[in-house]
Amino acid sequence: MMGSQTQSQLHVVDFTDATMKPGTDAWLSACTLVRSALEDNGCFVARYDSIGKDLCDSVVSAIEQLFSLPLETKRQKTCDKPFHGYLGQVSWIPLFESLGIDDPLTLQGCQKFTHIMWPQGNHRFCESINEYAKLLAELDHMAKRMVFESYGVDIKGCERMIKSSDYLLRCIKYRTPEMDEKDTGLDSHTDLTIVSIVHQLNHLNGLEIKLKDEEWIGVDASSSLFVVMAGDALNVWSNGRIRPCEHRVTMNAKKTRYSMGLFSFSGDKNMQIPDELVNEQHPLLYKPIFDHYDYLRFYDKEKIKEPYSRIKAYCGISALY
Ligand SMILES: O=C(O)CCC(=O)C(=O)O
Ligand SMILES: [Fe+2]
Repeated sequence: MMGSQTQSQLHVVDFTDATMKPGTDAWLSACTLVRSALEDNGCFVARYDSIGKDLCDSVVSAIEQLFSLPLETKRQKTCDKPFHGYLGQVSWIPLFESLGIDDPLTLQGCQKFTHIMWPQGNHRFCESINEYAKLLAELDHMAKRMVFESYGVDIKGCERMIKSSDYLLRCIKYRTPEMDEKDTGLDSHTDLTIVSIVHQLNHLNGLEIKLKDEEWIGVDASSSLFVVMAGDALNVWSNGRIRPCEHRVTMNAKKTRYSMGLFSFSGDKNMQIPDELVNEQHPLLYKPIFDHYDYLRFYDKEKIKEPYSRIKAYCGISALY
């Protein structure tokens, strides 16, 4: 639970407080907390109860149904973007399997994916996934507003970032390891996203975060706890101030584990580092214009694992001053 050993070192931001609206003291102190959490560890835990248990339960059954489809069905191409499709049957992470739903915030996006998986239709899948993704996106938007506000960056830039973002809902399954298998669900990595929100959907722990002091800690699973993580693109946007969150999954559960990730990418080819984030103490670290899909293709080609080396190799500049 909340105060347990494992999680106590992560910052927890409470979004269940209905009085926490922009401009209030509660909002301002949450902004400060979000900024230090992202600068320290690249993530925070959001307590957020808008999704509710019933919707969670419907999403769990929707996802079980999805993964029980034949492999040839799951492997179909659903989208042209890099890293948006089926991932699984990978020799070094044999427990992991995942499907991405592109544009899940619109009903059309969900319908398109549903139709490819179930040509005969699956209304319940489509509706519950769309509902779930939209609620997750509200958390994504609030978190981004808090980031902009905490740095004093013009909030119009945040509206632009949100409007021009592409969203991907990743549905993830981990089977239990067999006797001779390791418990690695997913190796240590940072996401290539702007922000990723991870939900341990069927209440099974496994997600671990690397803190700034290099210590790994587990995050407790609950229907109302979400991990908001900075991806590589937010590190670039923040001119290096926000750490991209290093995380991994250890499959310690005795049952199949399902998790969901709402990933955001900049659909605008020209994501810019705000002027407010560049000054004498923080000289420009990266080329100021970032093309997110080009970065994904770069990663696909170069496969550089270490996040800072990867970001620097893609868009780093040597000190200008
Ligand atoms: O399953 C999880 O808890 C995390 C998944 C993850 O890190 C990813 O898909 O990038
Ligand atoms: Fe990840």
